[in-house]
Amino acid sequence: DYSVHMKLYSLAAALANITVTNHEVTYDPDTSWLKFHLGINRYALYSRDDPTVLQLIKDMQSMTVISAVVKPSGHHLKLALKMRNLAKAMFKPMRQQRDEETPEDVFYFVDLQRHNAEIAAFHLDRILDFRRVPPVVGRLVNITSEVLKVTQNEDLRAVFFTSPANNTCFFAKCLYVCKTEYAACGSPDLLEGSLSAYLPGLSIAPRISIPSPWIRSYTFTGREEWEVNPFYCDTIKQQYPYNSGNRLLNIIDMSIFDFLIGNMDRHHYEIFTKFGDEGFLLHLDNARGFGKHAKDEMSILSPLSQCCMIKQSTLLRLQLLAQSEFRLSDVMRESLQEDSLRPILTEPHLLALDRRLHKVLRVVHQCVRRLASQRHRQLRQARIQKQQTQNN
Ligand SMILES: Nc1ncnc2c1ncn2[C@@H]1O[C@H](COP(=O)(O)OP(=O)(O)OP(=O)(O)O)[C@@H](O)[C@H]1O
Ligand SMILES: [Mn+2]
Repeated sequence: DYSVHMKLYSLAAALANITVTNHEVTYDPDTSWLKFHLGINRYALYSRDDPTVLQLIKDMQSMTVISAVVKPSGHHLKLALKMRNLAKAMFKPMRQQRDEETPEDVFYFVDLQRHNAEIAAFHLDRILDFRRVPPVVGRLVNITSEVLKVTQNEDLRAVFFTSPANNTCFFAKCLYVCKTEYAACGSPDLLEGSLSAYLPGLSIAPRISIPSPWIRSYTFTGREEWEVNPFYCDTIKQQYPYNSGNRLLNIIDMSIFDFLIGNMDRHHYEIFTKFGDEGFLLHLDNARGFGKHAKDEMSILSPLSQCCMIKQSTLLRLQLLAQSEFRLSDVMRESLQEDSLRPILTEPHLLALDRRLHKVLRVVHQCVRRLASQRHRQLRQARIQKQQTQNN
């Protein structure tokens, strides 16, 4: 069982006689991560041409890792890596090749987490001018020298082992037992992964997690009300906090983002409490995007198609990215080229973005037609009524 496995692996780690490397810490009040934290405002995580983000990306990409800690949440092993300048980043290891697709029969909630989806989602979010995803970079991490040797954490050391092919591996998921199919292995020590810049801690910048009104059922057979009631949005529109301000429009932005990346797993969203109800929605955890390039999951767009509303700024941006000079796939390809783990997305996934963008614009167009004909009917009825009162 699990505990026996853990004991064996701890023993193996102890026998390997690992000595912890102690790196020197340099403190600098001018670091990129601190500037990133200070720049967060009620509209976005960073501003449009913020040089801080470029520096932060560089630092996450290359800076010495001084410690590694396992994040306890979820079923997947995620590591919090600390850099020499005390910046922290969440590391998600590579679990899938770029050209591997999610099999047809796999449910969205058991799908693998893709490090390249995290990277691509950050770039897409920036291109859409949302700036609601914390900066993410790809990095080849030496899991022996940069993780195993710098961790003081026994739980983390305990999941490391050497594979029959002599590669260094660790279990990325131990549900009940640590199964080798859930291991992530270096080659022999180098492993690709995504690094997402940490947000300020919850004690300085508290966040709350709110279930999405368009949450899916996390069972094999369940159906949620939004899936069966075409007037679901009318109910949501009456309810706090969706009955005023921008919140519903923000949800619709998020659904467009998720439709473009093909993410069906957005069960919750987070907001900073300091900015109140008008604050932006954080788009955290995009690792289940980009699973199937040939599938456009229209149900993800339900908030848009059922509510028939969109921010003007979002629509203008989407229309711009549908033009041939600024084609979304071209802008994305160019942007992703900057990441050291390039290519991040295969061509079919890039081209799917253009196809999906057109589908979003088509839904908007259908809404305009629907609302116009409704308005037409209302005006005609008003005219008839007026005529009748005159005749009487
Ligand atoms: N860049 C970040 N900075 C700080 N906290 C983060 C960051 N990214 C994610 N988190 C927090 O960590 C939690 C788990 O991360 P994430 O959802 O990406 O991983 P997961 O494997 O899907 O875990 P879970 O099953 O808990 O959702 C998130 O809900 C969020 O609160
Ligand atoms: Mn998650």
